[in-house]
Amino acid sequence: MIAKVIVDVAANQTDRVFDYIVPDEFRETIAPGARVTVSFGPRKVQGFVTGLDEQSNYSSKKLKELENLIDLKPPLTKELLFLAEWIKNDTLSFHISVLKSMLPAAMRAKYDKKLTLVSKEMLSKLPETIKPFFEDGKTLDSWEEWRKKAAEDEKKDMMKAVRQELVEVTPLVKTNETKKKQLVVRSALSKEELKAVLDDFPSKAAKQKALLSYFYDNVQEDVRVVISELMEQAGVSRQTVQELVNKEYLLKEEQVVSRDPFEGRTFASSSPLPLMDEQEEALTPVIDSIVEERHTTFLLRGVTGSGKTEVYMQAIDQVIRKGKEAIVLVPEISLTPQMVTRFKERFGSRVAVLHSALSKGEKYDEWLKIREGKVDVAVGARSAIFAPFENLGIIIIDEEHETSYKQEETPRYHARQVAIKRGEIYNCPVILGSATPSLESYARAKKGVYHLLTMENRVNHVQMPEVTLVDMREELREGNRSMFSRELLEGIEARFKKKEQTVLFLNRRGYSTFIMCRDCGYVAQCPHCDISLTYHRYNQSLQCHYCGHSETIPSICPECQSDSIRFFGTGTQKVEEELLKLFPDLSVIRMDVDTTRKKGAHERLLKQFGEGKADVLLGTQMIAKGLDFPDITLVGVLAADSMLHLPDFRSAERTFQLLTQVSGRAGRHTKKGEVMVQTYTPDHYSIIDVKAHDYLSFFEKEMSVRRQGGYPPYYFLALIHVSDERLDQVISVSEKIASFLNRSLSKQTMVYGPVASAIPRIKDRYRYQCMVKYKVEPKLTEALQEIIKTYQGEMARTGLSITIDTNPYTML
Ligand SMILES: Nc1ncnc2c1ncn2[C@@H]1O[C@H](COP(=O)(O)OP(=O)(O)OP(=O)(O)O)[C@@H](O)[C@H]1O
Ligand SMILES: [Zn+2]
Ligand SMILES: [Zn+2]
Repeated sequence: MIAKVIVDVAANQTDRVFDYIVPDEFRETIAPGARVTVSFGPRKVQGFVTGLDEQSNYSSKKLKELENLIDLKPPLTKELLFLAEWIKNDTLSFHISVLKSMLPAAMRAKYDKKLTLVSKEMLSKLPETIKPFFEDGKTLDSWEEWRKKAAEDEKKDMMKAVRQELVEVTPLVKTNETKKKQLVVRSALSKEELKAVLDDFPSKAAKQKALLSYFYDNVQEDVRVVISELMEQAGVSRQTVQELVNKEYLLKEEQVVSRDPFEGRTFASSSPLPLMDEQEEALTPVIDSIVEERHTTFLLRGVTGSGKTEVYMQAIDQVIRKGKEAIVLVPEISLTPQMVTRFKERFGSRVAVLHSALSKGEKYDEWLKIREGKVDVAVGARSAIFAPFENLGIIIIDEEHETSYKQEETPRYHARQVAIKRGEIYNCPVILGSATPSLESYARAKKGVYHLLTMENRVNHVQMPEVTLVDMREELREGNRSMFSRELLEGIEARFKKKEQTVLFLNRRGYSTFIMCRDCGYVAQCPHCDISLTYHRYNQSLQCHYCGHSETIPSICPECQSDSIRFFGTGTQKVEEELLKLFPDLSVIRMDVDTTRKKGAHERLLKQFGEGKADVLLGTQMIAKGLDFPDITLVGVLAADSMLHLPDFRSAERTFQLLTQVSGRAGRHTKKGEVMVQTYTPDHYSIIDVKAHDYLSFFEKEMSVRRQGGYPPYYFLALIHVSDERLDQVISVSEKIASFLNRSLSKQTMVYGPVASAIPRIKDRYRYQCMVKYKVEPKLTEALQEIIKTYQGEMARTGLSITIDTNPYTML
């Protein structure tokens, strides 16, 4: 029997299957999708079995046996193997990188090394420092473990010995530790015995006595208590606990911790709500496609608060009743406890949650529940699209416009594309939901490629909040130099008096990347591209990220001659300070990367705000979505334009989407909501249309901008990044690539660049890029593969790196 194996060596030459003989031992258990260890050249590496065959095309003399079978039950299903191949081709990735990205990180190979002396005779040649490790035929079984404890000179000498070939290195595949353990104690005595002991316990050992009586009063027989919790509750030290363990009154044990973060929490069960008419109309065609087992991609555009989640849940209900499974993708940032709880309340324990706040082990545990068929619903961020279900009945992508669904490292897949592929494979529907669909998706829905579903009204006809645009140039003219307009301050004060709540949103993205005049709102633009110029700190210039145009930074505004032209920037901390200066009694909860770093902090802060413990919630992107609290009646956006001037053709779209999301937090229940958007460009269509809650108007205008500029969805893009420590090399390679593409691709296809990337140097590596813009380009894949082939040798030998993104979302 022959196993076809994709080995874990990410290089062009190895990006194909290799044949290995399956030893008799594994014949019964080996299956496609399982991981194996094989020897590959001089090394031992991991690999994935993608197929089995009776014979090989190679002579069996040359074939090696595979070393070990890691998985007795393959973690990857047949369907995922098929999907991996599709993604590999679609994104021009190495097969192995796709396969690895489908598994939870805990299962990804970690390599360790074993060190052995080449021969006994070499011992005398070793430096004294490392001799002891190899005496009497000893070996170093884990290089990684050893390194942690070794002294610097020992490490140095070891490396020297390796280089001198006195010591031989064998790579090892390290099995991952996935079980977390904690220490617990239980009473060794029955209650009666305990009582007896307590009665004549020496009173000078007061702490031990206190701990024993705590046990007597609070802990039932045979109940185990986590030591750290016990210390806190009984108010004793670890030493006291240990003393009782030593006296054998308490027994100490190790216990495996179950990592389900919601374990032990009970969820009130919720039942399906009677639907609003629009919800009903949206759900019906979805149910039809579930019942008829037909793949359709639905685009559900529903305004904020229209009850999209309820529609998702009722569709999932139907899927479960058919004995099938569901995947729900939500952006990492809105994977809040509020969101998860809604699903847990509806579907109980049959929900697995995959998100990045979990430890590797916790993620693995959740993944395993899916693989073992213990759950029907997987809720998670991008990578949950690979949930190893085998009978999928629906895939839902909430907030489908979010760019976090695109992975920005290899394999550069977009979860939306993968979802649709899986939907095709399983003949099941895919729902893309959003209040502000991506331009690409809405254009497809209009063309009939996706089935469009629309919900224009909020549940129970709650009104959309009233949006006011505040012109900050006007404020400045009237002498207000602070970051708050007078209107916004009045708004906050009024809410404070009425005991209602305010959300203040500060967009951190895009700060300091562009130059703006504080007097007239002028932003430096490229004369050729209608895109703001990017501030390049290293040489104090303004550059166009698309065509390479460059100019010096103006010291006075070319529009109004004011000298208030500068980079734009401020932080949440500064806002908080300013706010408290104005309203010392105001209580503010600040949510940003600094205040939410600790595990659980995000949840705790939101909970406090939800319980009305603060007047103002101040934050960045992370408060833009998912909040559903009844007392929020004012949403203030401090600087709506900050993202508008990013060097990215999607910046208007992102601005509109973000402002709409933030606005959607106001007045979702009975109290009426108001939104104040502070802006320096109140007449930009992306801001005007937020005021009017008019997605369709925005869509039309943005489409015509894209048509004129030749951007998606009218054109496809491919981005080629070249980087190296040697600038001349980067320039010469990227020029060769550009001219090669110009020669190989059809006349209608445009090749831009090379230009320096917006961040032209990262970690001492220079970065250049070329962009391909095309409508139909049958030769593209071949040409891009040719580029990789041409440079693979150089990339392996030198620090040159070339990455290709066939569907770029970040232009930096
Ligand atoms: N049919 C219904 N009857 C009563 N209440 C409903 C119904 N559907 C949804 N709701 C409630 O309306 C509120 C808003 O719904 P939901 O959060 O699902 O909206 P959404 O469209 O997902 O909003 P957003 O895009 O802003 O997140 C929730 O509190 C939800 O429980
Ligand atoms: Zn100006
Ligand atoms: Zn330009």
